[in-house]
Amino acid sequence: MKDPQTNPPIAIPVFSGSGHTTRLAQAVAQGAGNARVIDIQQMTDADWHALDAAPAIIFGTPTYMGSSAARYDAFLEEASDRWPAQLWADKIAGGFTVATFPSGDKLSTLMRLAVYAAQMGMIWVGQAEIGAPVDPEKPDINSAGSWLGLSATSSRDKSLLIEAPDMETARRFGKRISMAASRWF
Ligand SMILES: Cc1cc2nc3c(=O)[nH]c(=O)nc-3n(C[C@H](O)[C@H](O)[C@H](O)COP(=O)(O)O)c2cc1C
Repeated sequence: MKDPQTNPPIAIPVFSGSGHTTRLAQAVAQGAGNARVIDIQQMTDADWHALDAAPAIIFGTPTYMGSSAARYDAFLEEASDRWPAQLWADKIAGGFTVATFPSGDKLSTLMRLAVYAAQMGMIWVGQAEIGAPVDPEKPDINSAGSWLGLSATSSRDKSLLIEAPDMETARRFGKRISMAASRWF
């Protein structure tokens, strides 16, 4: 992993009802190396500034009833005041979600985030990990086979919230977004 000082600053706005999405965001941030995890329920001026200044934004929401959480949608709508002047245009964007079920209709959430990023003029970057069963050297990495973005399944072990393979997949995803931002800017 590159020196955190040379990694581009990345903003990760997150909503999490019971901690799973925040836990996953921490792993994404770890992989990105120079990231600010932002709780969208407690937005400060500094958070908005970080979002506006970051060359890359990684959106994170749990999947609730087959799409992004309503409170996350409220945040996205609030941030859409950047749309008329295209203030977020050409930023790198990525997204991740967590749900109880292996499918859980998480793809719908990632599609919602990707469409939002497209409307904002952002450059969407998906997942690139090919794990098992195709690559036996990467057991359990991207086990969901999710390439539009990062998908995790919440652990039944509530001391963990997210199982180790999904945490490692998240670190790799964060690193990928950081590298994409480095190449783009
Ligand atoms: C209102 C609500 C709707 C949910 N809908 C789904 C769903 O559509 N699919 C699914 O697999 N899990 C669903 N879940 C479970 C959550 O996705 C799961 O508990 C997730 O880990 C929550 O993440 P969080 O702790 O960051 O809020 C739902 C949970 C809630 C509270």
